[in-house]
Amino acid sequence: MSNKTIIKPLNAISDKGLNLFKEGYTIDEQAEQPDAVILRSYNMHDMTFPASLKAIGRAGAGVNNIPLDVCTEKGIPVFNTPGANANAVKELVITSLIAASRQMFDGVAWAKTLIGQGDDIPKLVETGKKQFVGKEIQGKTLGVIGLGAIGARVANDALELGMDVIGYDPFISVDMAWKLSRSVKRVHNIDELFKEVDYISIHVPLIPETKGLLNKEAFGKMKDNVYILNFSRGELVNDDDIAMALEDGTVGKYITDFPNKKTLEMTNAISIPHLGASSEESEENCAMMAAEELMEYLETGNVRNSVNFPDASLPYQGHPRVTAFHQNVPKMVSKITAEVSDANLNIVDMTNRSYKDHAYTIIDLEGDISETDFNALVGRLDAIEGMITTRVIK
Ligand SMILES: NC(=O)c1ccc[n+]([C@@H]2O[C@H](COP(=O)([O-])OP(=O)(O)OC[C@H]3O[C@@H](n4cnc5c(N)ncnc54)[C@H](O)[C@@H]3O)[C@@H](O)[C@H]2O)c1
Ligand SMILES: O=C(O)[C@H](O)COP(=O)(O)O
Repeated sequence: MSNKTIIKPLNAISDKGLNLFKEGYTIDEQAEQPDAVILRSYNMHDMTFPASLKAIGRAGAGVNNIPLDVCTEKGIPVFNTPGANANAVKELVITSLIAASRQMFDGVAWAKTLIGQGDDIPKLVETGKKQFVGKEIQGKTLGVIGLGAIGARVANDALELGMDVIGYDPFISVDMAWKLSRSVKRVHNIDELFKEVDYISIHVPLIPETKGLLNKEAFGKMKDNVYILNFSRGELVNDDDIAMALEDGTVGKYITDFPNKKTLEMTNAISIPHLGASSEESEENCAMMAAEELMEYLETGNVRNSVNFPDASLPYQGHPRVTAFHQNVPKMVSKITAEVSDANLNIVDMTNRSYKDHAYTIIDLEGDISETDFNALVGRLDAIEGMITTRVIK
């Protein structure tokens, strides 16, 4: 039996990423016991997790398709690829903002209806085009909700196009705050954004706190005929409420990257088939970053860009290594180090990082350690109350 590390893609993943898995790895779409999976929007909520699964790589940003609680309970880190598809999404948001404002989507669809009108088409175009008079975005105000990798780029570029921009993000990272143009007016109350803007673009993750953020109450605070762009997740917008707001003109247009049976039937909704991250460059960037994160974790135990584990790394210098994912409770580190010393092993280096209720410890050990001694150590560590998973890397 081969002892290669098995990577199972759950979606079509760019070869640029898959080709990074070289010696020691097998890519197998049919694998029943993979060591790791790599995916895009595949829904893992209904999936039974194989006992072999050690890590999950999301080649993209949103992780609402992955049951994070289950992964954390099982000690499986979920990696995503922050910023790797942000430019692709930003370009489509800006394109859609202008195209919707200039009534391009409706105009192009109407032009298709002229098929069969032969030589009359040019004349019909000239008489019919008055239905599609749009508005320029220059001088208008855009509200950006969520100033992360995508939102900050949208905000900065909209300024360059001559818009005024109002941004709202109570949890903005220091990194993004540096990247955001100082000309973006930041508000601390979302209602201030609602009442001022002509266009809204939402760029927040779908989590319980943001589900239905744009609803009847929010639409009631906005200017009439506001245009709403949703390239984040369908459930951020209440479908029934926006259908009504589109009917009564509170919302002028709803541009969504997440069509469903309701949005497809809404008047003045423009449904894009989830193309935000679908550029060659973005697919390659995401696949390569996810592959690198997975390989680093599988080969060294180091954690980079996980959404449920703390970032933690020790330079890997070939020492026998043991990693432990455990509850973030007092005395855990002392219990772990006590077990190591009781096993007569010497620590060369170690790190311990925490994230919310959990923590991750990496310990490098001195010398050649026999299989038996390692098994004994792992047995001791697994027996500590609050320990979730341990791994040996050598
Ligand atoms: N359409 C697509 O193909 C596509 C592609 C990439 C990402 N996305 C979606 O876009 C989302 C954002 O992606 P990103 O790369 O910018 O992520 P990000 O993590 O860089 O940014 C998200 C931002 O939202 C902010 N935020 C969180 N809760 C908030 C709240 N209640 N109010 C205001 N701001 C809040 C965070 O502080 C953060 O700055 C993803 O979670 C994903 O769902 C869609
Ligand atoms: O969250 C994301 O990164 C996007 O929604 C992209 O999803 P996709 O990889 O399925 O295109």
